[in-house]
Parts: sequence; C-alpha cells; structure tokens
Amino acid sequence: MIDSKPRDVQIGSIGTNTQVLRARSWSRLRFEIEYGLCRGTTANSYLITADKTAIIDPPGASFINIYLAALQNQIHWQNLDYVILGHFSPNRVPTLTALLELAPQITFVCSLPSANNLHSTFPDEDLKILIMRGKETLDLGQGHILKFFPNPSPRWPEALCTYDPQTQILYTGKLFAAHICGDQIFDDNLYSNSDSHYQGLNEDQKYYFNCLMAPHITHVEAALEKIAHLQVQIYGVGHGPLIRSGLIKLTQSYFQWSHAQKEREISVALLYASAYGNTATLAQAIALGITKTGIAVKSINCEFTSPEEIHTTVEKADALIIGTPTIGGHAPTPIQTALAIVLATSDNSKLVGVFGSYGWSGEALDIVETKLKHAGFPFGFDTLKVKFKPDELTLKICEEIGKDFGQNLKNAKKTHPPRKIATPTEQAVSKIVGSVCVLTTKQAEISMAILVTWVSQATFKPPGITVAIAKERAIECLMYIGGKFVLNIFSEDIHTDYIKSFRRNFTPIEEHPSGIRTIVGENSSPILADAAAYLECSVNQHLDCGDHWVIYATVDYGKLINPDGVTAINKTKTSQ
Ligand SMILES: Cc1cc2nc3c(=O)[nH]c(=O)nc-3n(C[C@H](O)[C@H](O)[C@H](O)COP(=O)(O)O)c2cc1C
Repeated sequence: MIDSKPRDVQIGSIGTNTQVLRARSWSRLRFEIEYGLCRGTTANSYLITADKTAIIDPPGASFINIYLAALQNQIHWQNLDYVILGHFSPNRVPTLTALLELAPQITFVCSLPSANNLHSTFPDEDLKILIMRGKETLDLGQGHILKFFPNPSPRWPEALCTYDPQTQILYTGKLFAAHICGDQIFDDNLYSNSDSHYQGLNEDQKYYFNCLMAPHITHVEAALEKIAHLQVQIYGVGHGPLIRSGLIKLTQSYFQWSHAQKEREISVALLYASAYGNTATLAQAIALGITKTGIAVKSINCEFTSPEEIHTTVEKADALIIGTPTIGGHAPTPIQTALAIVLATSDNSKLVGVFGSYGWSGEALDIVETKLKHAGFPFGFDTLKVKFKPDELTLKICEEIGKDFGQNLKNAKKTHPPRKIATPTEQAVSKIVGSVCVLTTKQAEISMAILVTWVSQATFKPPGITVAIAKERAIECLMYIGGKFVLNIFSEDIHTDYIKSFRRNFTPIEEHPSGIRTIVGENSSPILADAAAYLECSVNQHLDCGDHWVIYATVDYGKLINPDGVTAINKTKTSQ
C-alpha cells in the first residue's frame, strides 16, 4: 500500500555533472489544497558538481535528516559553494540552518525578496548572498554558466528560475510541477489517456495549475514569456516527475490554460495578506472553488502589490473577496490600504466576501466586514473566521464557499449577452449533427480517408468533437495525442457513390475513384474539395469503449465551404 512506504530520497543523474535528489513523501504531505489529489509528492533538489558545487532548492524540514544524509554521500560539505533558492518558505529554514552549520562557507544565490527573507531569518549571521535580478550569471565551470529569471507572483514573490545552458535544464521550481510521488524520475509514459478514471500526469498537472497558477495568470504568462527563448531539454520542476517527453505539450497547455482563464467573462479579485501563510492557504482553497465554476480569479497578495495595481484590479473585477489575518488587534497595513481602495473606487453593487485566520479575537475580520457592510456591499457568504492553521475539513469548506460564491455571481450576472458573430470555426462546427463525414489524414506521406458516422460536437471552449472509430480500423496518427486529421462534413446533395467509396478501412485517397479532388490543409491532412465544411483537428484524448475508440479532438481551424448546404445525416437502419 502506497501509504506504508517510508519517506526516502531518490537520487538520479539527469545530465552532465547534474543529479536530482527527490525527497519523497508517498502520502499527502500537508493539508493545503494543492495536495488534494492525495498522491503524495516529491521535493526535488538538484546538485551540480562542476568546478564549483551548487545545490538548488534544498527541501523543507520534514525531509531534513534523510536529505542531508543523502547529500553527504554525494559531496564533502567543505566543497559546497552555493545554495540556490528558487523560492523561500519558513518550512525550509531548518534545512538552511543545518546547511549553514555543516558548510558555513556557502553563498546563497537568490532573488531580492529571498535575500530580505534570509536577512530577517538569520539577523545575527554574516550571510554571503548573491542577488539575481535577471541579468547576472553564475559560472560553476565546465560550461555551467547559470542564468536566472526572477519570476514573482503574489504567492511566491521571491520565485527564481535557474537555467543551465550546459545541460539545457531549466529549474522551474513551482512552474510546471505536480504533486505526485512515484519511482519514475522523468515523465516518460506517465501521460496515460486510455483509462477514463485516471488521466495520468496530465490530471495532476492541471489540478496543480488550477490550485496555484490560475489565480495569478498574468504572472504565469510573464514567466512563460521570459523563458520562451531558451533551449530547454528538461524542466527541473520543484515537485513531481521531471518534465522531458511532455515538455512541449505541457508548455502549450500552460499557454492554453492561461488563455482560457483570461477568456472567462466574469472575474473575482481576491485581495489578501498573510504574515504566516494561514490566510494564504484559505485564499488558495477559496480561489480553487471559484475557478471550478468557470469564473476567473485574480489573487492579489496586497503586501507585494502596488496600490495602482490593486486599484486597476478592483475596478475591473465583478466581485471582491478580502482575506486578512489579525495582528495586534488590526488588519495589516496592506489590507487597510486595499480596503481604502475598495471603498473609494468600487461600486457597491459588487458581491463581496471576507475571510481570514486569527488567533483569539479576530478584530480585523470584524473591521473589514463592518466597513464593507456600512458601504452597502452585498455579501456572497458569511464572514469566514478560522482559528490559526486551517485543517482539511476547513479547506474543503473554503472550496465549497468559493463554488457557491462563483455560482451566485454567475446567477447575478445572468443577463442576455449581446449576440456574437460566429467565427468560421464555430460556423463549421455547427454543421455537425449526427453527420456523415469523411475523416482524412496523412500517414507516412500517404493521404488516407475513411467514412465516419458517429461524430458529435463535444465542447464549445475549446471547440471539440468526438469521433468513434472501430478498434480494428484505428490508425496510428489517431492514437497519439496531438495527431492531426481533417473532418470533412458533407451536405445532403452529395452523391451516395462518392460517399460509398470511403466506406472501407482507411485507404489511400489515390485508390478512390478518380474525380476526388483534395487540397492540403494547414495541418497537412487532405481536405476533400466537395465537402460542405471541414474541421482541422488535433487528437486530445481517447476513451476505450468496447469495440471502438472514442476520440476527443480539439478543432484548430474550421471553414464553411457551402453555407447553404444541409448537413447529410447518417440514416443507417438497425439490422435485426
Ligand atoms: C505578532 C502577532 C500578533 C497577533 N495579534 C493577534 C490579535 O490581536 N488578535 C488575534 O485574534 N490574533 C492575533 N494573532 C494571531 C494571528 O492572527 C494568527 O496567527 C493567524 O493565523 C495569522 O494568520 P496568517 O498566517 O495569515 O498571517 C497575532 C499573531 C502574531 C504573530
């Protein structure tokens, strides 16, 4: 049973002079919502031993002994030159303290906010710190000239990505990570798509994105932009398997998921501050609940956000939620500033909510709630007060509060939006109604076609379709994610002989009767010139359904060739 395995540190070579040390917890590590799939996690640390020796991201206190023992087997403490911090959190302080005792000569390499954290954590130490602002490099010798990319977000203002051109490994920290524990160091073959219950690593990555990235989309996009020009072979992520085979797909997914968040028409601004992380944990769970209702959340950690940005976000948002701890009987100053902005700028018809962690009296929550009530704002939920650190049940309640809030907001906004003109793709997709279609694709330079009748529209955003293909007929390019094909949709007036010629298994188009004209689609698959509409598709998922594969594909582009054509419908009779 997975829970019975003890924590350990798995070590593996991942490139020239480079090793990963994966501190593994097979059971849920903490009660934060990001661990909600309960598949364990790994805290990945990296070791580069060139002329100089550096470690990246030593793990938190719960792994301290096993990690230091594992590291000691790889290096002599006196040879450890640098400790690179991709992010800083209080639970890593005991590990840093231990490292400073074992290797007092170390230099920390980190962003400016991390440097500030280090100084306030070790006020009596004369720390050696190299601050990386984005332009500096660190030469470890033997080609390992490290570059750094500060990647701040409200949750991790101190985040820093590291790139090693020698190994083409990008150490991404939180970006592209997932909480899942396993024996495989890399992601190869972990993207299962044939099992309908468990979607493989994709599911963990998407869940992690929804929990931690979706509320900070602008920061995610800024990070993606910063790293876009790099030649990367491996994402050295902070948690879960290292990304190698799924690197391009995951990067595309991050763009798509971010884009989808921005496309959401209704948005909530979640303004919070959190001195010790408890209110931040609540914020994350509420944000996840709201995200699940299809509403965009913009999380703002008021401590690290300018009043101008808070002002803009508050103005744009359809609803506002404020999260505050109580410190010395008050809300922290950044929350007082944010509240003043809300009261000054926002129209009081916006739905609001208040939450926060407190110790004994929770005055800040009463203050914020009273001010908003006096200003006439309607409340989407009763003020949520949580004593100190939230437990698992509380986080579930937070998620439910988020869902209810999102649903209420949607109901409140249910007006009839102006009719939008359908895009060419939407017009083409709208032609699918139990249609008679011919699926065309290109395999090893040969253009193939087959008649398909079980086709239906499956999703609007993104536009997507399902096609059922008998298992014995499925060909390779339909069976891998990203495989390309064209779905040709016909109108009623198409001659039955034409359609009949596609009835057999996938056959090369040249073997069909002459007179079949094709043009080459953007995705290289042939388009039948006699079609009434066509859709250029990419395979996204497979469902193993008895004697058929049901293939879910997203539509990359579609076009209506004959706008007046009435779609030909499959009228096959059931034989007795
Ligand atoms: C310096 C300090 C002052 C605090 N003052 C109060 C207080 O006046 N009233 C109260 O209910 N809790 C008080 N607390 C408890 C915090 O509100 C509590 O630890 C809370 O979980 C902090 O939330 P955070 O992790 O989001 O910062 C105080 C805590 C500290 C460390």
